[in-house]
Amino acid sequence: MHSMDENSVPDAARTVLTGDDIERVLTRVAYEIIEANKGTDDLVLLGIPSRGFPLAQRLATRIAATADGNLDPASLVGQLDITMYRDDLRHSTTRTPAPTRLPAGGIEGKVVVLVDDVLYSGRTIRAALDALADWGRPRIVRLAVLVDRGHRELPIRADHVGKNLPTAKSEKVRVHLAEIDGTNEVVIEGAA
Ligand SMILES: O=P(O)(O)OC[C@H]1O[C@H](OP(=O)(O)OP(=O)(O)O)[C@H](O)[C@@H]1O
Ligand SMILES: O=c1cc[nH]c(=O)[nH]1
Repeated sequence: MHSMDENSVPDAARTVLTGDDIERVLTRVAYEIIEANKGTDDLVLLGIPSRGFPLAQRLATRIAATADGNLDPASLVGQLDITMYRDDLRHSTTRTPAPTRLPAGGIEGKVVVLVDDVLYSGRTIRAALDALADWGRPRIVRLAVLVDRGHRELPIRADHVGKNLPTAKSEKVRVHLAEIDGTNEVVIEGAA
């Protein structure tokens, strides 16, 4: 608990994206992905567990809907486990790896869009690039994130950003998605 005086900032959670905001943002990002790829050919969306996967599914549903019912969203989407590739493996508590699942067409020669909820230091994405190399050689790898909160520690940037969110390092961005958390919202916790 922080002591409160008239100058202190309460560290209650602030909602920065509502469920409706998330829906709108994902629709825009889906169109950006199609635009960058000049269509849907060879597209594969790989979500990074845990919340990157439902986001990848939501994007795949939107992208498939632009193809007049000729595209099954499931054929576009998969998930990429990065647990064993993290650079903090020796220091962190044990995490149960989520299985990597690739769509039936694999990733060889494809345009792979990695999808995650938050981009912060960039270390998760560095690990994802290593993990990906074990599964094949995509033609192009791009990155889509719901929130870029800054504070990068590696030379990594996102191609598609739902919302750029300036944050203090002391804050935490929490993404809640119905598929995992039962609600849809993005909140910032902690004092700025
Ligand atoms: O850019 P970075 O500094 O790597 O931070 C971003 C990552 O941190 C969070 O994952 P977390 O490890 O908390 O796991 P989770 O997705 O299971 O919540 C978030 O979902 C991103 O994957
Ligand atoms: O604030 C943060 C930092 C890393 N990952 C998150 O999900 N939130």
